Amino acid sequence: MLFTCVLVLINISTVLFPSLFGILERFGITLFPKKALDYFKEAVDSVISMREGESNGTRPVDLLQLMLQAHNEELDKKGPNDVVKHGISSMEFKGNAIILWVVGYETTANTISLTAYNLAVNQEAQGKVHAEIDALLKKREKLDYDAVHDLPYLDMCISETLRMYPAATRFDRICKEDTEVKGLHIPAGMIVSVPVYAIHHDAELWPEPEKFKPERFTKEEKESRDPYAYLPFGAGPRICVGMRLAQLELKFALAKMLQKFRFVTCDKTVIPVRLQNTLGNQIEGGLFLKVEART
Ligand code: HEM
Repeated sequence: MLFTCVLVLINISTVLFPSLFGILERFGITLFPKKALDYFKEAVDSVISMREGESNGTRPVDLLQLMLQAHNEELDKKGPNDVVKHGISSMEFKGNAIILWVVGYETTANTISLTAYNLAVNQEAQGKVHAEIDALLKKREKLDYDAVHDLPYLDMCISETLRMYPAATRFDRICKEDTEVKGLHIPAGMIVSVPVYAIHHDAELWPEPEKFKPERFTKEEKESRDPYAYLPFGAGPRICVGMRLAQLELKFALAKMLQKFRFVTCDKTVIPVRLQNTLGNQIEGGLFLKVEART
């Protein structure tokens, strides 16, 4: 109990005073469970050793490979006053590999599950997606990269799911200089938290916010809304770098499944679905649905 209180205090303190991060790091204290961090570190190290064992011609050209190519060993030995202008250190590319894995995997996987849930509970909407996929497959032979961009109703269902269950319920910014916003003074250095979940469930912006209504995302509806009313991927220069990849993965995975199957609820489906009290879209107790083959 005491340990938990200390952790909570450390956590709050680092939000209020971000520079504490560096001090804690020097004492070997981390805010993330050590066991989980060690697991990710080991996994990334073993993929890197596998890559290093492969000959140049067989190495895939992916993000990890690009980061490995940008590795500059001089940076690993650099002292605080040395200036090294090019490349990234091994700490930087390993850290980035872990971050991309952590933020890119569960966000997308949970959004796929939650869209399937919304479609199972809203069979009319699922019928429209099925009709859209069937019509597309009459025009094109298969659901390839170009084809999935031609599924506007599925896209609307995914957007509505990300409104109801954003994968990041909040994101922060640090105010760089004293600012005035609608009469509110924000001093330089203050952390400003953007409450995405609350904005997405504000009944003034989104009437009947708890209802799944993909029609909120028609072209006309989108154009008539304040762009900051919908922030599933954040906004501005630090908007999610994986947004396009995530949107493609979401559409591909769902279109491929919906081409052959129908999602339906079963005895174990909890309606309404409950999210864990975290910053993400983790589902309390898991999500259970039945899958029926389409005839
Ligand atoms: C449904 C899927 C996803 C959602 C909803 C999501 C959402 C977000 C949000 C809200 C942010 C904060 C943006 C801001 O502060 O303005 C963010 C940042 C980020 N996301 Fe995603 N994300 C998803 C998938 C991915 C994927 C697939 C990757 C990479 C493979 C990724 C990589 C990142 C990174 C690296 C950042 C930090 C960007 C920065 O600070 O410059 N995300 N994401």
